[in-house]
Amino acid sequence: MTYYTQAKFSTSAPDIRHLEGDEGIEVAFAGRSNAGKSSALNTLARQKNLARTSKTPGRTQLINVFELEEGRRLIDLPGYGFAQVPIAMKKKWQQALGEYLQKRKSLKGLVVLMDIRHPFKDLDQDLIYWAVEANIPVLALLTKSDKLKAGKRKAQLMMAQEAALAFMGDVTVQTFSSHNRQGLPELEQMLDGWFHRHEEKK
Ligand SMILES: Nc1nc2c(ncn2[C@@H]2O[C@H](COP(=O)(O)OP(=O)(O)OP(=O)(O)O)[C@@H](O)[C@H]2O)c(=O)[nH]1
Ligand SMILES: [Mg+2]
Repeated sequence: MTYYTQAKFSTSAPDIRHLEGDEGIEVAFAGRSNAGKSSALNTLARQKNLARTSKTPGRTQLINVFELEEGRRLIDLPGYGFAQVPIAMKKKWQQALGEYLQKRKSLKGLVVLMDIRHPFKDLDQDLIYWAVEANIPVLALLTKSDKLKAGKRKAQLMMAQEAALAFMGDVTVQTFSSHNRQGLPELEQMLDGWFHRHEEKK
């Protein structure tokens, strides 16, 4: 049992503009389609089907809100960069995402999930720059770390940590696997900080 196991599905919003209740603290999970956002949320919550995962990229179309307790939320954002999405829709989504980062007062942390084999694609970088500009701390999570052997994993982490310096902001890089839970304690530690859980913990 951890704080995050109590996550419960709350609502789905069709658009960031339709998210209600800008009170308390929320942390959003963002990343390219198929990066492992929904899987990471399920791993964090120790629930198999809290967020729906899929082998088909673009599965999460809605913004799903999970409540930890009143005024504490985790947000599963739809993935970006999915090739089959029409360009007009992509533009609309990017604009909405930018607005969300700028205007959402309760957003206190952004987890940007990227496949460890392909970190910091253009859209990931755009997102991180926006977050830094909006003074929102970022955890860049290099997902599917189980796909690489230890040596290669470490090399990718170091390369990504080096690359993250270019954002000149509060950007931390960590590796993570939903398959073997590598990096889960570090993810929880970062979230605990964002949710102001330093004192209450353990
Ligand atoms: N090997 C491995 N595969 C993973 C891991 N996490 C997710 N996957 C796989 O990656 C695929 C996509 O995972 P999702 O969690 O649905 O990805 P998502 O980012 O939510 O995707 P969208 O909702 O489409 O944006 C699924 O087939 C998962 O089983 C991981 O840690 N290791
Ligand atoms: Mg998803």
